[in-house]
Amino acid sequence: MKAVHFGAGNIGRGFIGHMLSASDYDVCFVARNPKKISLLQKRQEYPITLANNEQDTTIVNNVTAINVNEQHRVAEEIASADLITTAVGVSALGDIAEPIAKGIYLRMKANNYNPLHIIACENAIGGSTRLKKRIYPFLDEPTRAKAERYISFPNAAVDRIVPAQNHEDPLQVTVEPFYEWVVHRPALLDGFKEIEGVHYVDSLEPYIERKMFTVNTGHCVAAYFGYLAGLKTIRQVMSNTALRAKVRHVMEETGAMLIRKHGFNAETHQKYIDTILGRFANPNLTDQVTRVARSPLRKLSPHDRLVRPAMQASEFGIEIPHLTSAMAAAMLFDDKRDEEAMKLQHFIHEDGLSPFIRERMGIPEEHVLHQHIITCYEELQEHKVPKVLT
Ligand SMILES: NC(=O)c1ccc[n+]([C@@H]2O[C@H](COP(=O)([O-])OP(=O)(O)OC[C@H]3O[C@@H](n4cnc5c(N)ncnc54)[C@H](O)[C@@H]3O)[C@@H](O)[C@H]2O)c1
Ligand SMILES: O=P(O)(O)OC[C@@H](O)[C@@H](O)[C@H](O)[C@H](O)CO
Repeated sequence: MKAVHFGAGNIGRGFIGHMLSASDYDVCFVARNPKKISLLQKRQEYPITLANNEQDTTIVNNVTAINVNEQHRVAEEIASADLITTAVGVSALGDIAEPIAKGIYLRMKANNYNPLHIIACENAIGGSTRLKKRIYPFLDEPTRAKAERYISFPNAAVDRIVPAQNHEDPLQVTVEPFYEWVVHRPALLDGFKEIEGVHYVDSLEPYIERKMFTVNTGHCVAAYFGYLAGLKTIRQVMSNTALRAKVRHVMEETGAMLIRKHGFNAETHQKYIDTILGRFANPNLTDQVTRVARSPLRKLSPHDRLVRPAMQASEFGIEIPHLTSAMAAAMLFDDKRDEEAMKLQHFIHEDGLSPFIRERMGIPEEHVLHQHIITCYEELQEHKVPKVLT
C-alpha cells in the first residue's frame, strides 16, 4: 500500500509518517525543503525519539520524498496511491489543492478505480472537507463525478506535541510519547487499509472539539500569557503557578461547555485536562512559546480554538472570564517574526479593536463578549505584565 503525505515537517515526520510506516505503508513525502528531500531519497529512513527519560528512539523506514514543484511526478504518485495525508498547515491547503487535483485527473484517466482516501491531518474542524472544497474547482465535471464515487475525504483529529526541531540530523524528530489520531469511520470506502493505532469513530465532532478546545485552547493560552510575561518555553509557563492555574481555568471553562454539549462524563473530562497539563509540563520537551502562539489571526478566527468555544459557552449561559482574557492576550501577540501577528497588530492599529473583533473574530458589537474582550485587552495593555502574575 502506498501513502503520499504532503508536508515533511514536525507532525508529518514525527507522527503521520511514523504511523503509516508502522502500518506497512510505503510513504512518499511531498515536500519543499530540498535538503530534507534529498536526505529522505538517499536514506529512505529517519530516527524518531520519544521525549521520555529513556529518550527511546525508533527508525521510521520505507520512506522517500519528492519536491512539490515536480508537478508531473507528484501527479503520478497520487495516481497510484492508496492514501493521501497532509500536514502542511490549514492555511496552505489551498496551495496543495491543484497538485492533488492533477493527480486525481491522471488517476481517473488511467481508469484506476481503487478507493483513495484523502485525510487532512491539520488542526482544524472539517479539515478534509475544506481540502475537498479547494480541490474540486480544479476538476472537470466527468472527473468530479468519478471522484465522488471512488475518492473519500474522511475528517480527522490529530494530537501529538511535536515542537520545532534542532538536531544535527535534519531528519531526526523528537516527539512527546502521547498520541491520538481519530478518523471519521463512516467516510471510509471498502478496501481501506486500516492504520494501526488510529481510533475510528462514528461521530467525529465530540473528538475534534474536545481536542481543539482543550489541548489547543489550553496550549495557546499558555503561549499568549507566557509571551506577555516574557517567557520563552511552554515548560517555563507551566512552572509558574499563576499561569498554570490560568491555563487550567480556561480548560475548565471550555470543559463545562464540552460536557454540556457532548454529554462527557465530568470526572473523565477532568482527568483529560490533568493529563494535558502534564503533557505541557513535560520536562523532556522544549517547545517554544512562539511556535504555539503562531498564526494568531487563524487562532482568533471564528471557528478556531478561542472564539468558537467562547461563543458556544455563551449560548449555554456558561461564564468564561478566563477564556475572554485569553482572547485579549492573543490580540496582544506582536512577535515580529510572525507574519500574522504583524497583520493583526496593523489591523488593530489602523482600524481599532472593535472592528477587529467584529470582522476577524466574527463577534458582533451587541454580543456580550465583544465589550468584555475590549475591557480585558485594555487591562492587559495597561498592566503589561498579566494581572495573574502580580
Ligand atoms: N506540531 C504539532 O504539535 C502538531 C500537532 C497536531 C497537529 N499539527 C498540525 O499539523 C500541521 C503542520 O504542523 P507542523 O507543526 O508539522 O508544522 P511544520 O511547519 O513543522 O510543517 C509543515 C510542513 O509543511 C510544508 N509545506 C507547507 N506548504 C507546503 C506545500 N505547498 N507543499 C508541500 N509542503 C508544504 C512546510 O515546508 C513544512 O515542512 C498544522 O496544521 C498543525 O496545526 C501540529
Ligand atoms: O499547530 P497550531 O499552530 O494549530 O497549534 C500550535 C500547537 O498548539 C499545536 O501544534 C499542538 O502542539 C498540537 O495540536 C498538539 O496535538
